[in-house]
Amino acid sequence: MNTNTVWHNATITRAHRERLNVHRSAVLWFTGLSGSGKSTLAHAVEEKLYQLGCRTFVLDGDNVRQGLCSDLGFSVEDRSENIRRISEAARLLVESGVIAMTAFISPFRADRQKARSIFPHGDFIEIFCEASLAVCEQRDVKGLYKRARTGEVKEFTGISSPYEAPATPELIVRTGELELEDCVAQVIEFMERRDIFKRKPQLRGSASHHNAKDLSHLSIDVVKE
Ligand SMILES: Nc1ncnc2c1ncn2[C@@H]1O[C@H](COP(=O)(O)OS(=O)(=O)O)[C@@H](OP(=O)(O)O)[C@H]1O
Ligand SMILES: Nc1ncnc2c1ncn2[C@@H]1O[C@H](COP(=O)(O)OP(=O)(O)O)[C@@H](O)[C@H]1O
Repeated sequence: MNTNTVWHNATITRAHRERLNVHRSAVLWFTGLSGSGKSTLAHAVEEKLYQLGCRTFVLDGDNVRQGLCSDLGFSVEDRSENIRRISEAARLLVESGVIAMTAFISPFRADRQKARSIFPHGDFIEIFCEASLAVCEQRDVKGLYKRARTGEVKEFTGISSPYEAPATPELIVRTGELELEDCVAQVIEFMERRDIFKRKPQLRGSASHHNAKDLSHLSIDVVKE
């Protein structure tokens, strides 16, 4: 731990950046088993938020483990450190005025609680992607469950390493049963209720016919105060 440092207070703060944006910043912390739909949902929510004129960034498990956390494995200690680093990265994003989304299994309650504790009250929104082990294993998006069952992949969440479901998350999304678009709507609705959007941005053009993969035609009128 470095004790010979002094915190520098910036003149431009999160509040300034939030005023410039049309929304508050916060972190949407998606948690759930491998294959439960964290990445799919986070990116789909991001597309929707982009259409609404929000500034966003998704920190995704596999990507972060190829860079920031490439030295970490899947022991209890390494997962803990993984979540600590990600929560710090998300904190910087939130400070920058962005709506941050994290898509990590984050299997341990204590680690998620620690992550929550570094954010101001109300800014950490824990979203449980609820899908049963049977559904996730049936999906087996990356073929890892099969390899975990044979013992080739060790300490695999849900098979040979525990997943502690959140007791009181801000939101439970039944990603194992519902259609993706219904899950996205649930998250967006929750954010609106939490006043993360202070007003509805006005969209020019035919947003209702918007193709989620081609965002180039969207023109956004942002009404600033
Ligand atoms: N042993 C073991 N257990 C769980 N997951 C494993 C393991 N080995 C590799 N993978 C792949 O790594 C992804 C999970 O990484 P995370 O950083 O989200 O895990 S954790 O939060 O630190 O527990 C996870 O991605 P997702 O399927 O997107 O969750 C897997 O693809
Ligand atoms: N409601 C839903 N929400 C998210 N993903 C879903 C949903 N319904 C089906 N899926 C599918 O489940 C899989 C989830 O994979 P992924 O997003 O990689 O999960 P995770 O990031 O939790 O490992 C994808 O193939 C996705 O298309």
